[in-house]
Amino acid sequence: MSEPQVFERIRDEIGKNDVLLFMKGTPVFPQCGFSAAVVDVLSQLGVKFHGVNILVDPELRQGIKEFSQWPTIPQLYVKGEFIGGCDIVREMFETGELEQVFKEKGVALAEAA
Ligand SMILES: N[C@@H](CCC(=O)N[C@@H](CS)C(=O)NCC(=O)O)C(=O)O
Ligand code: FES
Repeated sequence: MSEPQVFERIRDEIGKNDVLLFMKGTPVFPQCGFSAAVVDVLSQLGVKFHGVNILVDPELRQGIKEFSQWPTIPQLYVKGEFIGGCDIVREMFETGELEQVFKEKGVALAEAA
């Protein structure tokens, strides 16, 4: 069976962006609390990221769930690796594990104030 065409677009986005968030709304105007929470974590860490608004693209909204084999939005990718959704990201942030992932993968963080 051939894979969905949308997978090609997803791979392209993941390849182009070291830190990529599939989300509802945009980083400046998230349209769901779960997406907003991940934006908040990334902002607190001072990580530059690209947001993809799945609300304006039903094919992508469905396709990303199949691609990641993860049923919900948001979905965070770092250097091509699927990290998780809101609960996982928040928990990893609290334990310091998320910062570690960024450091190991060579993603720049803002200096702590
Ligand atoms: N527990 C989830 C919360 C995210 C969630 O439940 N997302 C729902 C509501 S925004 C979702 O994506 N539903 C499918 C859809 O809207 O396409 C997480 O850790 O990310
Ligand atoms: S849009 Fe309703 S919970 Fe995310």
